[in-house]
Amino acid sequence: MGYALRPPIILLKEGTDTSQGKAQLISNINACEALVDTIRTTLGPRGMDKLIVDGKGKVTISNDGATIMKLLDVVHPAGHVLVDIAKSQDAEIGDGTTSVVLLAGAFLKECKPFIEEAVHPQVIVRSFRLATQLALNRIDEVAVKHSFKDPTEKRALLEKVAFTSMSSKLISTHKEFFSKLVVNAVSVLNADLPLDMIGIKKVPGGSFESSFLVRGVAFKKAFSYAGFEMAPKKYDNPLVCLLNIELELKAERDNAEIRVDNVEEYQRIVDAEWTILYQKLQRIVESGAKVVLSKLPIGDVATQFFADRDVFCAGRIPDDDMRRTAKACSGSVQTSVGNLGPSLGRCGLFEEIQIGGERFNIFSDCPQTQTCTLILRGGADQFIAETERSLHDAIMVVRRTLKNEAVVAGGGAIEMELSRYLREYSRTVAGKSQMLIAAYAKALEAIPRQLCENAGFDSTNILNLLRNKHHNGGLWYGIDITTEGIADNYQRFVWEPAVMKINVLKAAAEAACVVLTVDETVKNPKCQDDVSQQAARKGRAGGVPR
Ligand SMILES: Nc1ncnc2c1ncn2[C@@H]1O[C@H](COP(=O)(O)OP(=O)(O)OP(=O)(O)O)[C@@H](O)[C@H]1O
Repeated sequence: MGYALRPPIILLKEGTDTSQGKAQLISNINACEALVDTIRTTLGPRGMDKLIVDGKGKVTISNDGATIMKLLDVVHPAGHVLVDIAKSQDAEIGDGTTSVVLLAGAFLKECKPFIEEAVHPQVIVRSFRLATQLALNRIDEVAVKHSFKDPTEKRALLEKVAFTSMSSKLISTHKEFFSKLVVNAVSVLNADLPLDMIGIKKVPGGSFESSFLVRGVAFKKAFSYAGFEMAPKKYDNPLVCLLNIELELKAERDNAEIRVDNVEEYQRIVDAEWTILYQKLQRIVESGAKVVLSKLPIGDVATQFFADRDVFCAGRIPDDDMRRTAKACSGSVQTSVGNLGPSLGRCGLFEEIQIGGERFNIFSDCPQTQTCTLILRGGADQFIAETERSLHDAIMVVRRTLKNEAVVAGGGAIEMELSRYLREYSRTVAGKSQMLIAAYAKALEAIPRQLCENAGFDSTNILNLLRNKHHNGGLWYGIDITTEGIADNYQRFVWEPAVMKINVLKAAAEAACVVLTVDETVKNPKCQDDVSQQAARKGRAGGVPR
C-alpha cells in the first residue's frame, strides 16, 4: 500500500509536451524529408522555380535553395537544421544550397530503416562521419588542379564554373553573356576579392543583354536642387571630392541653440551662417575638384554656387556607393574642408547618363580601380531580382575557384564516383558499418537521380549506365542534360569548384548527424505562449513575423 501513497514526481510544468525515443527521431526525419520535398524539384539545369508570396504579398520567384529556404518560414525545430545549412552554404560558398539540403535529406532517408531496426543512432553517426572523411579524401585525390599561370586558361576556367553555376537559373539562356560579365567583374577586384566591391544596380526594362559592367562606380542620380540642371554632366579626368559634410544653410542653425533678443543680432547670425557656408564652398572649388559628392545633403545655395563654377555636385549619396567611389578614384571621404588636396580622387571619365527610366552617375576609366558595378537590365522586377541572386551565386563560385584552383565535374559525376568508391570500400569492412557506409553511398546517388527526374529522364536507366561506367573507370561520367544520356562532364566543361562539393558533403553529413543525435523534444507550453504573444504584439506593431 505504501507506494500508492507516494506523491507523484512533477519535473516539468503541467502541459509540457515531451516526445522522445525512436518515434521522435522518426518524426524529425519525416519533417526533414517533407522540407526536402519542397525544394527537390529546383535542382539542376532543368529544375523548376518556386514562386513564394510573403505575408505582405511580396512575390519572389527563385531557384536558389537558400532564398527559398529562408522564405519558407519553417517552424519545425528539426527542419530548422536544414534551413541553417542552406544559409551557411550560401554565406560560405554561395552556390550548392539546394544540393546540401537534398543530400542531408537523402542521408536521413537512408538512415530511417536502421533507426526502425533499432540500430543505435551513435553507431550510424560514427559510420557516416567515417564515410564523409573517406569521400573528402577521394575528392582531394581526383580533383583536377589548374595552375593559373596562363591568363587565357585561367579566364576559360573561371567562365566555365560561372557557366555551370548559372545553367540551372532563370538566366540560363543568357549564361554565356553573363558568365563573361561575372568573370570581368571579379577580375577587377584586388587579391582579397572583397564581395562588397562589386555593386549591383537593377534598372527595370530593356533586355538581359543590355546589362553591362562599369569598371568603376555607378549609382542612381541623387536628389538634387534647382541649379543642378545648369551644371555640366560630363568631365574628362576630373578631380573628385568626397565629403561627409552638410552643405546647407539650415545646417548651422539647427546644430546649435542660439538665443537672441533683437533683430540685429539675428541678422548677424544669419550673415555669419552665409559666410561660413560660402567659405566652405569656396575652399572646395579652390581645391580644383570638378565633382563633389557628399553623404549628407547639399542644399540649393551650394548647388547653384557649384553650377556657376562648372562643378558637378550630388548629396545624400548612400554609404556603400561612397565607399566604392573612394576606392575607385583612390580618394578619401573628408569631414572638413581644411586641407582637401591630398584626399581628392581622380577618375578617367565622369558622366551622368540615362539608363532606362533612371539617371545614373558613372565614374569610369579609374586608373587603379578595384571596384566595379553591374548594371542589370531585364523585364519585371522579380526577374531582375532573380538575376541578381543568380549572379551573386556565380560571383561567389568564381571567387571560390580563384582561391582554390581545384575543380571537379558536375552533373552527378563526382557524386557517382564517390558513391562507387564508398560502395567498394564498404565491402572491405565488417559489421554494421558495411551496411551504413553502403547506405551513405546510396544516398549520394540522390543528386544524379534528382537531376534526371527534374529533366524528365528515366533515372533508373541513366543511373545504371552511370554505375557501370564508373565501375569501369569512367571517372567524370555524369548526366548529359542535352541528349538524355551520359557523357564525360569534364570534357563537356560542366565544372564545379571542388571546395563547393567538399562543403556540401561536410555540411549535409553534419546536419544529418545533428538530427540523428536528437532523441527528445521538450516543448514548454509557457514558452510557446510567450512566443505567440510576442508574435501577436509584433503583428499589431506592424512587424513582419519571421
Ligand atoms: N550542364 C549541366 N549538365 C548537367 N548537370 C548540370 C549542368 N549544369 C549544372 N548541373 C548540375 O546541377 C546541379 C546544380 O543545380 P542548382 O544550381 O539548381 O543547385 P545548387 O547549385 O545545389 O543550389 P543553388 O544554385 O540553389 O544554390 C549541380 O549538381 C550541377 O552539377
